[in-house]
Amino acid sequence: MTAELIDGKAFAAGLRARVAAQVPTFQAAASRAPGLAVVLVGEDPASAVYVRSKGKQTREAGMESFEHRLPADTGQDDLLALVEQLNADPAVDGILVQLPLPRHIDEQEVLLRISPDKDVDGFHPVNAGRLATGMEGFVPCTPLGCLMLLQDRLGDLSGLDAVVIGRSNIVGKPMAALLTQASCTVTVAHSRTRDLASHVARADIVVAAVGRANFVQGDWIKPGATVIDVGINRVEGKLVGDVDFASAMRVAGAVTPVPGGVGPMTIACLLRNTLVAAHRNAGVPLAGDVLAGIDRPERT
Ligand SMILES: Nc1nc2c(c(=O)[nH]1)N[C@@H](CN(C=O)c1ccc(C(=O)N[C@@H](CCC(=O)O)C(=O)O)cc1)CN2
Repeated sequence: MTAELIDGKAFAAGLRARVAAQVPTFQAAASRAPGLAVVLVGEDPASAVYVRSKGKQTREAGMESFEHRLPADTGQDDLLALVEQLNADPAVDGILVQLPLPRHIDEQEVLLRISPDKDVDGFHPVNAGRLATGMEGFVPCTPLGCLMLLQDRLGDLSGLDAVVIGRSNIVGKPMAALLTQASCTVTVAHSRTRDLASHVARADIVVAAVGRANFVQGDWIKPGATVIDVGINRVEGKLVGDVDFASAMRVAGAVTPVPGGVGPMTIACLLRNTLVAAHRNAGVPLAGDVLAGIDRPERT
């Protein structure tokens, strides 16, 4: 058996196009474009690439991109002052501080300072709480992208067994909340989980977000399962995921590749969240079916 490849790159391009198609209508109603501010502190090469892509894709969608590049030795107070300035700026609908931050900066304090109404990353505890309780808020981009890929492939997820490997605030926890909301039976596995393989073996859906290259083995996977690989690990100059791709492809029903799977969905969902933030901040309604179309596009 050879699994189907889930083409996140193509899905993300479609999502970006659907977001871009909504921008002129917003602009006509609000007399301005949606605006996204991205803050990069330091020179981490991977972060610099992601921030460049965010700026480019924001502009391509017809939105305004505000980019702030600060030196690695920027102090906590200066960064917080910039966040406050962006919170108060009516042209800015979404604020994103690129992670990881340099070690001398208290990441939690910075994320807490972003207005929850502009928190398009969905990392603020207010938005985490909204997600946990099923309220409207901002959902972190990577798990939102994973959910879209899963719903596109499987349709209704209710009743399916899902295992999420990893319990980070950015991926594992929100992913588990989204799958629970979609009526899956969810197991959250982590470094202390005993007999991980036995949990994976029961799962119709496997989301691997553990940060260890080629960790999940094909012979753990239930035949036909859908495998979402969130990992981005560099091994000998090559990008590999958290799933051992070759062995997973022999057993699973569908697998996201790395690169070209989940990664591109992260920025596409950021644009989607920025569009939603702009409508909410400007008091311009975004038609429910338009949102549904973004979250659950028709199959072509
Ligand atoms: N404030 C945030 N910081 C970080 C986030 C985030 O969502 N918000 N996520 C990651 C990095 N990230 C976006 O910021 C991101 C990661 C990967 C990709 C992507 O498209 N990956 C490609 C491969 C790219 C490459 O060659 O390196 C893929 O998987 O196909 C986009 C965005 C951490 N920080």
